[in-house]
Amino acid sequence: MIQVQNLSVGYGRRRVLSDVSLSVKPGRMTGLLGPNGSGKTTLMGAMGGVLPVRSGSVQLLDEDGTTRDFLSMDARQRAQVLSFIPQKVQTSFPLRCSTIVMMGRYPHLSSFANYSEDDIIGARQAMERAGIAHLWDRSVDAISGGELQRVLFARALAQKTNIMFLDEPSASLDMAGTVNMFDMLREIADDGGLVFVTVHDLNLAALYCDELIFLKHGEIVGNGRTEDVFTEERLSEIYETPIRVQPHALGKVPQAQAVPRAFRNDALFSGASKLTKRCAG
Ligand SMILES: Nc1ncnc2c1ncn2[C@@H]1O[C@H](COP(=O)(O)OP(=O)(O)OP(=O)(O)O)[C@@H](O)[C@H]1O
Repeated sequence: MIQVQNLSVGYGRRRVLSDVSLSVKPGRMTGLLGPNGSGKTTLMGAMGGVLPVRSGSVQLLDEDGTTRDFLSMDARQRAQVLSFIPQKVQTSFPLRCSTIVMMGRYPHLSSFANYSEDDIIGARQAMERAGIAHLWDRSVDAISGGELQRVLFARALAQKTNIMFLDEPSASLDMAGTVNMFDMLREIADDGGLVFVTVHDLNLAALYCDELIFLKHGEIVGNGRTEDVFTEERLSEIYETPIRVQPHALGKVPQAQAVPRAFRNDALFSGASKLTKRCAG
């Protein structure tokens, strides 16, 4: 389990997160949601050790009861337990896609060792699982945005860690690509892995995530099991727009629907709670 306590993070003089505390558990898929600029990328980056924190702690509680300070681990140690798919990547060299995926094996190599046959096989399998085996020799600066997201996902799969952080991993994926990726993430969580993912698509989050954490203005405004926190009232308040919630056609999973202005009845609607009553009625 990862436990975050009183985390404060900012950029320059600007504080973005103040005293944020939360825990993310193994065997679960946890979604991090919230409006644009609410601090999701900042929180995930700070928890993943790629952004400096001002105060607070991020601890890794192992099953055997040992506690490790996540933030004081060096990058290599951290990469042995955590794979991180960032929202943005900068590639200054035209590396081959397979080279990027092989980087996932790097934290597991002993000093001065080269990649083994098993590492190469692992990278090939990861690219196959991510549906990009055909990109093995392609240069990373000559692929599409969605293909790049799959390459980064394959790198995370090749890394074979029990913890995965993903920041908007499906932003450039088509529907089939999104479902494939989230099905795989679900399997990883069902096998005991810890999956922590930021996502703007509320319905995707509700379909796949066991737990949801909502951020707004750098504070947690919702945290709990999906069925408990994914309500019309809460979503409408967080996003400051009326949102209806109904079960998915395939089952009981809640799904959100935006309400365009043309469909709002001003006489009846003047806030989230009235919308909720009207929807219920
Ligand atoms: N490098 C930076 N320097 C200064 N301010 C930043 C920087 N990166 C982000 N911010 C600010 O920090 C706040 C939180 O940004 P963050 O990217 O964490 O939000 P987010 O919830 O991930 O947003 P989005 O949903 O739009 O991706 C925003 O107000 C943003 O403008």
